[in-house]
Amino acid sequence: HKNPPPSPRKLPIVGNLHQIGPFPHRSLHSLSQSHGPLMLLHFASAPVLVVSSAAAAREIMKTHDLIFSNRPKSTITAKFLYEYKDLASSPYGEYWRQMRNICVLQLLSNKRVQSFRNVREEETANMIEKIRSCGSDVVNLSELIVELTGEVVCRVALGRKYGGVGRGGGGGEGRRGFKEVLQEFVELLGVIDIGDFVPWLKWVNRVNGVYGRVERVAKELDDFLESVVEEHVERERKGGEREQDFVDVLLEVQRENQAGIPIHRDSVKALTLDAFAAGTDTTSTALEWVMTELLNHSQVMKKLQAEVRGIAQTNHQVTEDDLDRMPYLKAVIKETLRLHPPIPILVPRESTKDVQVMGYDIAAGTRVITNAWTIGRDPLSWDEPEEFKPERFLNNSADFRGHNFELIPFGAGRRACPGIQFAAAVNELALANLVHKFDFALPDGVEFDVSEAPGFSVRKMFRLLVVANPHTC
Ligand code: HEM
Repeated sequence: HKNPPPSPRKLPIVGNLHQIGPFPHRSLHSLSQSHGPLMLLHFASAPVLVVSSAAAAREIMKTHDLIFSNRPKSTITAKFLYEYKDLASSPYGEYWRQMRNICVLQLLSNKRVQSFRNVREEETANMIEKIRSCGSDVVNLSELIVELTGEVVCRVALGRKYGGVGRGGGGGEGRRGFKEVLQEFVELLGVIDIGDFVPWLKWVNRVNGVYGRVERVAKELDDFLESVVEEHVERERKGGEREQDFVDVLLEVQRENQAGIPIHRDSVKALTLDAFAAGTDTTSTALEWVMTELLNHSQVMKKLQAEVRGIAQTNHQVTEDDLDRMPYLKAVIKETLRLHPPIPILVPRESTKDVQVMGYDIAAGTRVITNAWTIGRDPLSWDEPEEFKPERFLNNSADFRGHNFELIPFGAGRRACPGIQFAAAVNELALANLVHKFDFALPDGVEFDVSEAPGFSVRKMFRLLVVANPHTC
């Protein structure tokens, strides 16, 4: 190719892999400081385009979105998601289009998200009760937030609680609970598999046992999902009215052949798994960082509490109707997603044709990594980018729905996250209730800390421990 983007020097065999540390968004950030907003790396011999500015992201996810709408293949993902039968990992094409329609129009539409309002309200109330029951003891807020999003996704997707014991569901002898299996699933999805870049190195993860674990966990997940689907089929046969969960909706789409192409049981299971793979860690990570920033910025916390308490007053619960009148709360969430996008380097894309971007030639089959973390801190786009200042969003219509390329925690374009509404609904309600009911402080002797843990979605390294004093209006 005649005019490739700038590249850091690479080593034989590994290419630039040795320059990527445990926090890829930070390693790529430093490299982009010397090589520019569009740079070409090599993971072993595979070309990887790294996108580090709003202007470059716009070129990829808007101007040339069609060409960059593929996802790279991955051995581990293929094993878990029934050979890419879900939405997130599916290659761009007719199958993806049909699955995307099902997700956008059926599973994650505004109307459907609204229909689960009672689930969010109940689970939020449960979390508040658990905090209250701790009295003046230390509360592990991170754990409660993870539990909240887990329970909401579980009830919405499967129509049951995590802890619900059923066939294969957790109580059976010698069987692990669904929750533990899911944890390992999400952890394994985050493994960087050297074999994806260097086929002759596939033996590494075979020998060290990663592929073995993937096989085992995939089997456990499949057994469990199979039993859940069977339960739903059985219940449907018996009839009766109730709120449809994701599995019900998918079985209906399948029965009535609504998708345009026949969908099989594997597609039902794969799409259900996407809710867990893409929707749980991301949502809880966002809320964990919101609370962390608030604990470190007492003026912001006070202002937020004044807004929420002014509207909800002495009501028992802040309701979803109240949220529309809370612009500061929404600004706090946006500002957190700017500084802490839960998936800082987004989900990788892949080009399907040769194309020119910003005057550089990019070959077909190039993997694309967009560093949303760097973009959110770019001094060209943001005034005092390192400061946590939700006020910046009060007189600014910028949102995170993929129109403003300075703020893209959910990506943009054809493959943008279809779960934005779902995540916002969970987090806004939980946040409003947390700050309405309690005044938070760090426990004695606990230092404020913002270190990050390695992983695909970047959580805090140390759990957020707080003391929660009940607030009486
Ligand atoms: C704060 C929470 C969340 C964040 C930060 C987030 C972020 C993302 C990102 C960065 C992408 C890739 C976008 C791209 O390639 O341009 C994505 C895709 C996706 N997300 Fe989310 N997400 C969140 C919540 C959810 C939820 C709650 C669900 C579902 C219940 C969900 C389902 C999906 C799916 C299915 C895709 C793949 C779409 C496709 O490939 O066509 N996400 N998400």
